[in-house]
Amino acid sequence: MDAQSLYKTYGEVRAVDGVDLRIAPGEVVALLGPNGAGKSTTVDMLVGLTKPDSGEVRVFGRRPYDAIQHGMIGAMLQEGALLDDATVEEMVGMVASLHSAPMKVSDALRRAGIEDLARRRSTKLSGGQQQRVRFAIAVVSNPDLLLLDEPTAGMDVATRRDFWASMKEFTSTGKTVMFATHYLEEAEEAADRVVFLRRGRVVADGSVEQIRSLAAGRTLTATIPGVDEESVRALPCVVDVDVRMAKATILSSDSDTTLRAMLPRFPQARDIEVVGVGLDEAFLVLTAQEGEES
Ligand SMILES: Nc1ncnc2c1ncn2[C@@H]1O[C@H](COP(=O)(O)OP(=O)(O)OP(=O)(O)O)[C@@H](O)[C@H]1O
Repeated sequence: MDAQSLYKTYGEVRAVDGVDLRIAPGEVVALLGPNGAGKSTTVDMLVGLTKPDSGEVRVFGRRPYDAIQHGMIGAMLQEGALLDDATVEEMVGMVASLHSAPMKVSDALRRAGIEDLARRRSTKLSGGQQQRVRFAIAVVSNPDLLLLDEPTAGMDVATRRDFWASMKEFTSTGKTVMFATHYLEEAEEAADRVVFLRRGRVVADGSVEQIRSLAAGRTLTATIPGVDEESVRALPCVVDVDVRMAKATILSSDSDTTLRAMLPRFPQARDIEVVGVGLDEAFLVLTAQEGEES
């Protein structure tokens, strides 16, 4: 899959601001980013549902619409509508009948872990069950590329685990997958490669190993009477600092090292807390690490 210079603007909002993305066959890629980063808009353009203002998408050498018609792309989009009056089996069967070499409906239901829901009408499904039906619909054409927009939204922890297990079964056959998510853990668990999107741009693109190193990133907070921002910034492994009144919030790529240096330097520090970084801070840590390496 090859996307070149994708741009999409909604009024004043640059939803996607120059995305280039090349995904090789067999790769499993997580598209990670906070709310509003442009993940859905990107996925919608990759499946041909949204027309980019400029730029081009090719999937196995074809335009997205063409690739979908040939059953090469399976997509699971946010809030994809299900037919009210149809049963799960009927809906998945209907999509299968549109394709020339689909998998058996029963196989698609098994992969999605919903064999027992085959005769259930869509209005009687929970949010997590609906997501699994969307997954069955996405895989039934037996596509080479799966594009999934926040596939585990609305699933509980156990369902999420089952979902990623069946995804592994799918990818172990050499299929290509890209999924959008808010969760670093999902990216870590299921992807070979992680593409970070922020404000419509790719700000980092790396292996899961690079992402694992992010786990070392921590936010340290402490009350330090009389402190100034510059002296905190001078501590080792500090990526970012915010000082308000006497409260310092420190983003560190190695909190143990920062803390060891902080205590002798600021013996008056109290109420010290160390927590794992959120997604936004993780971007900063990653970007800072990349800067140090180059
Ligand atoms: N149809 C639309 N009309 C107007 N603005 C839109 C539309 N679709 C998306 N946007 C805006 O474009 C930006 C990117 O949105 P997008 O849904 O692609 O982000 P996202 O990363 O998928 O976010 P989320 O994780 O919340 O789903 C946001 O600021 C959003 O408000």
